[in-house]
Amino acid sequence: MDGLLTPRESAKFIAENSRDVFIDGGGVRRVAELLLAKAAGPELRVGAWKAFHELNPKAADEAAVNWVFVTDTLNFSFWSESDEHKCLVGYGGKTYSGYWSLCAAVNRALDEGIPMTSASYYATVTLDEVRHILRSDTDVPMPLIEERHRILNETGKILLEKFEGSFLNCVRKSDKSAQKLLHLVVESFPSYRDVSQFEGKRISFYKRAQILVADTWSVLEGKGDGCFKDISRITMFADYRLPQVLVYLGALKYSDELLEKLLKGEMLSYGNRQEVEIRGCSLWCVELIRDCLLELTEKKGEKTSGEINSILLDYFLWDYARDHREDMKGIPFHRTRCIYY
Ligand SMILES: Nc1nc2c(c(CN[C@H]3C=C[C@H](O)[C@@H]3O)cn2[C@@H]2O[C@H](COP(=O)(O)O)[C@@H](O)[C@H]2O)c(=O)[nH]1
Repeated sequence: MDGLLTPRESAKFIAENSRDVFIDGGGVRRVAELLLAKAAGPELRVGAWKAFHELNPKAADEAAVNWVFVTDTLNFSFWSESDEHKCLVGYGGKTYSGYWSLCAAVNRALDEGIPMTSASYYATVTLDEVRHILRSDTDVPMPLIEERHRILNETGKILLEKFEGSFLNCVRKSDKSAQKLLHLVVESFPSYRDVSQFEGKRISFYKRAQILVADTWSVLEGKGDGCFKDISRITMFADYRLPQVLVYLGALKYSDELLEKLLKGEMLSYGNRQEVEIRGCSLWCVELIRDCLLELTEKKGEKTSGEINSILLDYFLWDYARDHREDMKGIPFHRTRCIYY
């Protein structure tokens, strides 16, 4: 088997050989035009990460970086069998579901005096303590609690051994290169190694590692330790929400056979051919949307608020999916239960 392809190389190769998932050029252009209208706005800039999300840290200090690290270490698999019956966490007078239920639970723990962002705590936290910290207000617990406990112990121990217990030390070993940080993370922390194979090639998506680099860039506001010279080489994050919103917006299409399978709620296992095609084509689709958007902004001489990269497009589309949950009800997301996204 050849060497491991980067996420971008993987996505291109998958898109060129996909049988059940297709990128629609007209849809790509329509999404680029939707984003063009936002190009100079407050959403498509690094500051949106804090401005639009009350649960994200407002600070840009070491504690905030370690909040990002523990949250992104657990940032996977929030979907429930039925949307009416799911894990919910109440915090600050609001109720949160999905990814935000995790952030609410972390913040609730910190308010309760539990040092949830400290590696020396979660390296030895017990399963019962994790159940308490991530407890749901409904009778549906957060999925994969045992795996979350195992990963917290594993990751906390490594952070203590290799980086004196702080992710900021890991960031500072990456010479302000997003790519170096990405590879340092996947080399150091096993649960971040989101790799598969497709048509005889070893492919990578590195979804949680890429979003960790992106959220680190965001929490540090792109400045100081977070001023990554190559941040634009990070691609979108291949989760289960972006494919859903790209299909909804007409940029991505599924074969009848795959659509029928997803509408029935059938599970796809991690690394299954169709699961890899969904993730790879979504990633490549966002790269094409970005290329088209940059072309449009140049043509129109549109002012943008700094360089528009795939991270900002991803964040925008993910938030868009959140805000259009009702409208998207008819579009299925693919159900894969795993620790990688
Ligand atoms: N592609 C992409 N996937 C993302 C995110 C985020 C959170 N980032 C936010 C935080 C700060 C930024 O401003 C972002 O707004 C979570 N996920 C993934 O979604 C899934 C959960 O979905 P639901 O069940 O609906 O909550 C799950 O796989 C989770 O890993 C993102 O940004 N992009």
